Amino acid sequence: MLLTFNRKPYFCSEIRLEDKSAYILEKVTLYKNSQVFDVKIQLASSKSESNRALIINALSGFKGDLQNLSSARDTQTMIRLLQSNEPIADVIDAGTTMRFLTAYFTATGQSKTMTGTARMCERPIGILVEALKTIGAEIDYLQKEGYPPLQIHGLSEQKSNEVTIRGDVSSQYISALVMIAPTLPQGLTIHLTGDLGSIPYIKMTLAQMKAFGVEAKAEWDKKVISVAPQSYAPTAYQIESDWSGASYWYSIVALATDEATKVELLGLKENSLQGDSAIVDIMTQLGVKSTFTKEGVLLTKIPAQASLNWDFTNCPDLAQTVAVTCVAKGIEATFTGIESLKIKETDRILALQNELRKFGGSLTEVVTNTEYKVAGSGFEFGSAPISIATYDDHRMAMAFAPLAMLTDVTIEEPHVVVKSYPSFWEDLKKVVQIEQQPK
Ligand SMILES: O=C(O)C1=C[C@@H](OP(=O)(O)O)[C@@H](O)[C@H](O)C1
Ligand SMILES: C=C(OP(=O)(O)O)C(=O)O
Repeated sequence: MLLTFNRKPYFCSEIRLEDKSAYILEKVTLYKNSQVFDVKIQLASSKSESNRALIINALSGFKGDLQNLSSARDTQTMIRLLQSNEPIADVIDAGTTMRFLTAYFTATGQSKTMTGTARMCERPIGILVEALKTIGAEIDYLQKEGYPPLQIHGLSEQKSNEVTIRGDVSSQYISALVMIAPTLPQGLTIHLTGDLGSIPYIKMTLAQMKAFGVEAKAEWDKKVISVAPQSYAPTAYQIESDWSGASYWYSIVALATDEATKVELLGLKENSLQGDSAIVDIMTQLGVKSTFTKEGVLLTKIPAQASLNWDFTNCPDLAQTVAVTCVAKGIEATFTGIESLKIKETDRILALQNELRKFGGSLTEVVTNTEYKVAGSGFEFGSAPISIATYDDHRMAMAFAPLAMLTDVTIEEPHVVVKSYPSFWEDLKKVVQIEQQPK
């Protein structure tokens, strides 16, 4: 079977350009596989590492050599917009692309209109914009205060070398600022306030800056990051495979019914810059053993624990995978640190609540904005395929696909995976029979 894609125009804010890279694939049905399998998957490359490497390389004069860049739409959009002389930069639905480019265009003195999908225009950016204005940027909100679309007029003169910024909404604002910091005439000291979320993503940014010859001083106890004026040195940089994408394969192994199931994920490292490598520890509790090999990591089955307690503050993108795995295995779980899920590609908490319910699961807020209980009976999967809605969110599609280890499952709007893992369905065909259907 060949999966084919048709072009789909997006309809969003008036100043969006037509999206030429989005496609329709109405729905796919995945047929239950309870057979044993032993496969190797060449995992997609990390869009987070790719998007940082692209910004840093641009700030070093586009002279580095970036290897294994992601084919994710978020990264392809970053490449397109860094090369474009057009006055409108349409990021589609890519959060890092929106936040990193807002800082980059400001620091490099470019006049740009920043826009994206209707959902992107609901994702807050005011915290970053206000910090950039403190430094001396001129940026206007074109529709709603604090949200895209934005008009960037650039930075004529640096007015301050210190900013204070909240660390509890999105780490992407901090990564965006810290990457432009060495290029500012006076450098920059960033004071972080509130609880800090997604810290591994900031550490990833600092590590990639270091690879391009820039030193930043991070004092985590004082919540201060300082960067002196410095030049990025062009370098050869190899991007690792994507640990967030790996999580779906961990879930597949956790849910596989044959104990001899094996999956080797190629291109992953034990000492990763990616915080989502926490999936190794989480899945040890949910029934998957990780053995690092020369080429990546080998996943095999082990007994699972009866319950799980996990704080997702540092790895929010894993929450959907883990919720589905727990419900399908009948493992009771307590989740904390998932508040930021409400402002991602969709309100992921609401989306999870709606879709988990379809197979007897629940995600219940037990302490307001703090603690959630995940429960499910392990589900007696019936004969009719369950149909999962995906809410324009790649992670909804990929997190529910592993249910095919237990039942037939239909995933609606499966093209959403192009955001981070375009070859997901092709890769999945190695372990599951997939049928493409019109709506
Ligand atoms: O910097 C990055 O590459 C990312 C940071 C995280 O966002 P938040 O910092 O908003 O949690 C994560 O959810 C996103 O997928 C990628
Ligand atoms: C939240 C995500 O991405 P972004 O914020 O970059 O759109 C994601 O990939 O899960």
